[in-house]
Amino acid sequence: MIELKDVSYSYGGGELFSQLSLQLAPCSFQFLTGPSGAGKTTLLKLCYGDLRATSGTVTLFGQDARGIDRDGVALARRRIGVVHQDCQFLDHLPLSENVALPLTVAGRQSEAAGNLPDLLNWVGLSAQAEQLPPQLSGGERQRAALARAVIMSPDVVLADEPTGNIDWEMSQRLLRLLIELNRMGKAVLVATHDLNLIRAAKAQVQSRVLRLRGGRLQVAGADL
Ligand SMILES: Nc1ncnc2c1ncn2[C@@H]1O[C@H](COP(=O)(O)OP(=O)(O)OP(=O)(O)O)[C@@H](O)[C@H]1O
Repeated sequence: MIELKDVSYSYGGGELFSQLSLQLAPCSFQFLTGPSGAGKTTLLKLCYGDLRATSGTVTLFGQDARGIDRDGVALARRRIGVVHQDCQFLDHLPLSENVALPLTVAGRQSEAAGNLPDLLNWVGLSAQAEQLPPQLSGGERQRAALARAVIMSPDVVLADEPTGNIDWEMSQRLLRLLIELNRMGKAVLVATHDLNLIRAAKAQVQSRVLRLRGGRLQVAGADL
C-alpha cells in the first residue's frame, strides 16, 4: 500500500538517510526503532506524504507521490491514520469532537453519530467523551489520538512513539489496540524506543523490527 524505494532525504544539510527501502503491506506489523535523531519521524512523514523524498520513489496506494497534487495527497492521507508523537488536540473542544474532527473536516460529520460511540468504547474513553483535552491523562490522550487516527477507517496506521509518556500497563493497552487494528487487516508501523514494548508485541503478533541508524535501515535480528 505504501512503498519507499531507494529513498534519500535531506533537510538541507547532509543526507539523513539514503537508498532506503520500506514496504507497508496489508496486515503487516512493523516496528521502527533507532537512536534519537536517526530519522524515524522523518521516515513516517515520507510515508504519509507530509515530506517529499529528496530522491527515490515513494508510492502511495499505487501512485507515485511525485505525481500527486495536494488534493491527491489529502485523499491518500485519509487512508492513513497517524498518531503523532505530541498528540495535539483542540483544547476548547470536547474529546468526542476532537476524535470526530477528521470526519468533520472531510464533510462527513453525519457518520460520527454511528461510529463515534463504538470507537470511544473501543479505546475505553466513553466516560470522558465530554471532557476537554487538558483534563485528560497522558494515557487517555494517547488512546484519544489513536481513536482520532482510525475514525476514517484507514488502511494504514502509523504511530510515532505512542507509548512515550505512559506507564507500562497503559502501553500494553495501547499495544493491544494496535494489534487488534492489525488483525483487522491494517498495515501498522510503530516508531518506538521502547524495546520492552517490542518484546511484548512479538509474543502476541507476527512482527518485524526495523532499525534506523547511521542513515541505514536494517531488519533487526530475533535477539533484539
Ligand atoms: N524540520 C526540520 N528541519 C531541519 N532538521 C530537522 C527537521 N526535523 C527534524 N530535523 C532533524 O532531522 C533529524 C532526524 O529527526 P527525526 O525527528 O526524524 O528523528 P527521530 O529518529 O524521530 O528522533 P526521536 O527519536 O528523538 O524522535 C534530527 O537531527 C532533527 O534535528
